[in-house]
Amino acid sequence: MRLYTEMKETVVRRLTTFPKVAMILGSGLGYLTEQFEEPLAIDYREIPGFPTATVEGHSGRLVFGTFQGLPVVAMEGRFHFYEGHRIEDVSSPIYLFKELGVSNLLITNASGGINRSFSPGDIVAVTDIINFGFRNPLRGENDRRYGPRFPDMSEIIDFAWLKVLKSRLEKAKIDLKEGTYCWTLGPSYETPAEIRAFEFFGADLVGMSTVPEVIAARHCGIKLLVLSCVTNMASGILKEKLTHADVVKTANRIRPKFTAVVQHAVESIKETEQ
Ligand SMILES: O=P(O)(O)O[C@@H]1C[C@H](O)[C@@H](CO)O1
Ligand SMILES: Nc1nc2[nH]cnc2c(=O)[nH]1
Repeated sequence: MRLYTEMKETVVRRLTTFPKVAMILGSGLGYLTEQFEEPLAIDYREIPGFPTATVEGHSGRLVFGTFQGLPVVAMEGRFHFYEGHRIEDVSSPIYLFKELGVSNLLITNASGGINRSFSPGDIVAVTDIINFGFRNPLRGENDRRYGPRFPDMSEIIDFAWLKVLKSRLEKAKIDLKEGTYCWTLGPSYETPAEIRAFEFFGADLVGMSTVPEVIAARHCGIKLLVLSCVTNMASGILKEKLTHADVVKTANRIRPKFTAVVQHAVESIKETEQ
């Protein structure tokens, strides 16, 4: 995968410290990088072979810095299959992170709540996924330097990391729910009949991202945590129509809570290593 080493070389020329933790910031959640100390932003367009972000609420920069005392990198804006990217491009940032020596990846997203005990504004730790996009970023020749041809998917996240996070959040009295995230291709939102079908199949959340990134992270062995912000109830559950503007608005509304949860998630990494 010459492409990833080329990407790495371009990025590394600008870095003084290599990141340990990577974050992918979902729709409307890019504000988190404001918390980084000594930030250094690299536009996606400067990185050879890196796709460009086209969605509102995804600004298209890699931001390096220090967060909670750890060297980090965040994607302000991710790549979705519905934007027209190839499926292997959607997951390419994960392999760049691997090349940079990242050990822990925190994926975030905005999603529609299917589980009726969820409400808009809730934060949910994703503990399993359903690939209803029916695309796999590992299709094609396997590069064994990154991982096996047939990666195990029986535990998608690092449950030890989640355990520490849950105990910290319990002490801080911050609510964290858990659930299964179902990927649809988008960009149209779902019909009520589709949501009823996904509910039947065990989905708690629905969204248009994350699953290709999770598969790539499992493939190359990066420790993973996935946090979803429920920005709306999924189609048909409430009477309201769904708009991306409302998705971004809800993501913004929970800024303080979301920031606190991510702070605790990064702090938790230190504890899992003790
Ligand atoms: O990138 P994420 O998954 O956070 O964004 C969600 C899915 C679509 O891109 C968009 C729809 O409103 O929000
Ligand atoms: N597919 C999908 N993605 C979302 N992202 C935020 N809300 C939703 C939703 O209801 N459906």
